Parts: sequence; C-alpha cells; structure tokens
Amino acid sequence: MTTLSLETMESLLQPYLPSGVPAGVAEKLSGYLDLLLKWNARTNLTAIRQPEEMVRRHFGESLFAGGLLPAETGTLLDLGSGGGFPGIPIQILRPETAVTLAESQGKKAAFLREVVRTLGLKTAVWGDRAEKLAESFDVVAMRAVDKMQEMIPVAEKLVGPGGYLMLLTTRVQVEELRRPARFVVPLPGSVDGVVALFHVEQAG
Ligand SMILES: C[S@@+](CC[C@H](N)C(=O)[O-])C[C@H]1O[C@@H](n2cnc3c(N)ncnc32)[C@H](O)[C@@H]1O
Repeated sequence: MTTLSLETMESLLQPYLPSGVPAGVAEKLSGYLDLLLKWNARTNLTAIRQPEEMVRRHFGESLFAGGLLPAETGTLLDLGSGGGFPGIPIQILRPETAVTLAESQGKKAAFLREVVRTLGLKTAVWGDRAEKLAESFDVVAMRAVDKMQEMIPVAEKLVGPGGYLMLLTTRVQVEELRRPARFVVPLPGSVDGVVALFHVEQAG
C-alpha cells in the first residue's frame, strides 16, 4: 500500500529541504506514513489524521530540524518521541547518526520498534522514561513534550560534554526560557513554530 506518490511526498517536503530531498528519503518516509496511518487508527499516535498534513507537519518539520543539526552530531536522543518525531525522519535523513528514541508509553514504543524493523533502521528504542537512561548524547531533541520547562533539566542531564539541546517548539516558549540560543530558526509554513539550539554547559 502506498498512500501518497513519491512525487507528492517530495513536493510536500520541498519547503523543509530547500536543497532537495536526498535519494531514498521519500521511499522510506512513504513506508513510515503507511505504518503511521495503520497504527493511528487504533493507537493514538497523532491527532493529525490527514496524510498530507502528517507529511508536512511531522516529517517536514523533523527533516528541517535534522538539516540544522551540527555536522558533528554522532548521537542523538529524541526524548518523548511519541509517533517518532523528530527522531525517525532525522534517522532517515542522517543514516550515519546513532539515533535513540525514548518513549515511555508501551504501545507507542511498540509502534516505534515496528517502524525501525520494517524500514531497516539502526535506531535504538528505549521504551521507558528517559530519566532512567544511563547514556549521554551529542544532541537531545524534544518536540511537543508536555511540561517542556520541567523536562529541560532532564534532557540537559543526558547531553554529553560540548553537546546541545534542540527544541522544536514555539517562539514564545523559547523567549520564556530566557537563555542564549545558538540559533532560533522559524519552521517553514508555521505561524509561531521554531527550531532552537542551545549549547549545554555541564555542571561540575
Ligand atoms: C505530546 S507527545 C509528542 C510526541 C512527539 N515528540 C511529537 O512531536 O509528536 C509527548 C510524548 O512524550 C512521552 N514522554 C513524556 N515524558 C517522557 C519521559 N520522561 N520519558 C520518555 N517519554 C516521555 C509521552 O509518552 C508522549 O508520547
């Protein structure tokens, strides 16, 4: 089953990857979209139900963030991955990066494992609270995680030396953090959405 043609996928993604959609990315995302639609009928992975909107909002915004990652990003944690955003599109865009998805809800973690297996990705799935992870990462990314303010210290503890916190959130929320960002870039097609990158200074 293919829900959208590869041409349609590529044209929907164009604003998020202005230098072009790399070879093979639309094919993998097409398989991901099919699984998302199938599972979303019985597990609440996303409130967005329209395939085109899923491609734009979930895949496009995640790929856009992936395109802004520091070149040296070897490991990335997607904290509170839900249906796999932004971690899975980032993994598809950057196969060389070791991506880990942390998702504490069992059904969502089962979905993520199914996507990883079906698409043949090397992504690790941590099906528990991120607080219990014993590793650290070059970048910890969070998108649409509830109580983002409270989760930021949790995320920061998981950032390794010289690493970064990446937030996909609103401009207002970034301003409320009152901390210097390396950059804050508007998300294409969004009224107030941004991608913000913060350098994390580890205490001690
Ligand atoms: C609102 S969803 C957003 C999912 C996804 N990032 C997105 O952009 O659509 C937040 C997810 O974070 C997960 N979550 C919240 N706190 C968590 C934690 N401490 N560790 C792991 N997962 C967590 C929840 O189970 C939920 O699926």
